[in-house]
Amino acid sequence: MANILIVEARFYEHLNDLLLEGARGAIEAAGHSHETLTVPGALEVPGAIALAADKYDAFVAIGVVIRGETYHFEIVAGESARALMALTLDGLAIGNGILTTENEAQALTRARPTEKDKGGEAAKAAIRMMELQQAFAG
Ligand SMILES: Nc1c(NC[C@H](O)[C@H](O)[C@H](O)CO)[nH]c(=O)[nH]c1=O
Ligand SMILES: CC(=O)[C@@H](O)COP(=O)(O)O
Repeated sequence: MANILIVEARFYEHLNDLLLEGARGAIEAAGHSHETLTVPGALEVPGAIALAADKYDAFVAIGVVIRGETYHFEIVAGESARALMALTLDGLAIGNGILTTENEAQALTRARPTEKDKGGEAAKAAIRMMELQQAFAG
């Protein structure tokens, strides 16, 4: 059994709760344990994963970025994804469940476990990457 860290950016509480429900459900269905670490926004998620890198078997990044009026959306959406990918290429097993949407309706559809279940999808991706990491180790 693996211990998986979910790092959630608690920027939109109700949307995060749905993503977390999906992620936790998928991890539990696969027979693994999980803990959750909360950070303020998506930009803090990669740094938190980097700090915890040696303590967990895999990581699920959870959050929601909704486009506003300024270029900030591009920074938060792009830089969080870029940093998560950098950590992935460093060899960490990470599933990216940070939604980047035009509006709340798009985010709701993707967050709900009964619809697109992007939290569950990210958790399954993290578990698959962890399995690959183990398969290629040593
Ligand atoms: N606008 C969104 C943010 N912005 C906050 C940043 O992620 C960060 O916490 C701040 O710049 C301090 O470093 N975060 C989200 O998760 N979602 C957003 O829509
Ligand atoms: C991530 C964003 O774009 C948003 O939350 C910030 O909104 P704004 O660009 O209107 O400041």
